[in-house]
Amino acid sequence: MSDLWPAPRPTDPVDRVVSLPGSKSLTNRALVLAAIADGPSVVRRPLRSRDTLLMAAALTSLGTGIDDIGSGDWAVAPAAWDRDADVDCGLAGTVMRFVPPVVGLADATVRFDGDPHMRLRPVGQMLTALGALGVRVDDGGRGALPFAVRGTGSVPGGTVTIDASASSQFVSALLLAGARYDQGVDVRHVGKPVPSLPHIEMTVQMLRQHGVDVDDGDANRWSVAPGPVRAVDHDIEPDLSNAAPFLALAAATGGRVTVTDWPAATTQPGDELREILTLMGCEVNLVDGDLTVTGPPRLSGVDLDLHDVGELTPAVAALCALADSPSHLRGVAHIRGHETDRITALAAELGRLGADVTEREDGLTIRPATLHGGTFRTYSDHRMAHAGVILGLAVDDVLVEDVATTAKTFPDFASAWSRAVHGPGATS
Ligand SMILES: O=C(O)C1=C[C@@H](OP(=O)(O)O)[C@@H](O)[C@H](O)C1
Ligand SMILES: C=C(OP(=O)(O)O)C(=O)O
Repeated sequence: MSDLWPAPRPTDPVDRVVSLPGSKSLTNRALVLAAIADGPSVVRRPLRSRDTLLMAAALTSLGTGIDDIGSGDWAVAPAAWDRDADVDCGLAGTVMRFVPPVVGLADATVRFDGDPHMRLRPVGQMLTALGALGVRVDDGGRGALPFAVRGTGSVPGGTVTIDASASSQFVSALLLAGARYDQGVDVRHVGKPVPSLPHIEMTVQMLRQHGVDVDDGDANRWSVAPGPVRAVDHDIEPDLSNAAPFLALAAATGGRVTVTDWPAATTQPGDELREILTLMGCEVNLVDGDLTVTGPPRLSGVDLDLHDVGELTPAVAALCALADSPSHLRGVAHIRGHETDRITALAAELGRLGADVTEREDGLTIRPATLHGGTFRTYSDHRMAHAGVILGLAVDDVLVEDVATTAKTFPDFASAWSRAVHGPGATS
């Protein structure tokens, strides 16, 4: 496949049913919790993509057993962690942030590094907090990759204050490991508001499923009592953030797309797509686990604070560029620290195809304009690729750079996308 992928453009409004791979966020939490649990367990229908395979590799390099048991499920067997290891974080925030706190429980030195851009993604505040909880971290004073965690087999834990305004994953990471620390953890956030709060709720909910006592009754404070993490099997929901381009296919073409197995209740931020697409003029119906979106003749622009659901910004911004009234996307300064600086990247790439975009510190203003074909750069960011293919639905000759970068959270996305756009017989 060429590095520049011609984005498929439908000739007629589509009518499709799509089944999506599992959630990255749920899979990587399930793996970490299974690895520190008090017995073996099964992760059913896990996502198998770059981010989750990196997580599985990190945990197995420590000594955890993770085995295929047919139908794509993983059996996870916790084991004593007593060997030194090297962990490749790739570009996975969940690996760089969730693994160091559990390595404090290992009797081993574990070195972490990742893709070149990963060295620029924020982690320093979390490493400092880990140090305050009694975990030795050597980062050469950089507050970034590469760093080493020197585990001693146990962690004192206790109360810690952290500025988690750069990433909710700092809090999730400390909570996931916290029950296994001698005093548990009491995490207090100070600073600008923590983004992506649904992802912290996801962490708290999963900890409770594992029998862990979590107090999240006060704003900006999460307290995890010390105790065992019970072994629990997990059924992984489909990745609702990765539903964004497929639902956008209906929205942008005036067609209809049904995503199967949509959970009735979920902590995944992608569930917010139902509200966002309704505001843009789509008809949205959730019936018996099937979410059906029907696109309008013309999309409306939206004024949205995406602070809680920042990972949806690239797909939403692409749809806004196809709308016939202005949009304001706000509250997402933190996505400058994602796989790329997504605000600058979206302004540059939507603009390159003719969109009228103003970049602001915490978001984008997008006004109606006539778009044209060209190269859409993706900066190794799976969700930038999603934005590119969405534009390609409505604009001739859009070439998406490195569509394979979608493998971070979606195996073989290009094939799935071609089938969704052109029908089951299509090839990428
Ligand atoms: O905990 C998680 O699984 C995630 C939390 C969010 O991170 P930020 O809080 O850094 O935005 C989200 O954007 C990311 O895709 C996944
Ligand atoms: C921000 C994201 O990923 P990560 O888990 O690497 O932070 C994302 O998937 O949009």
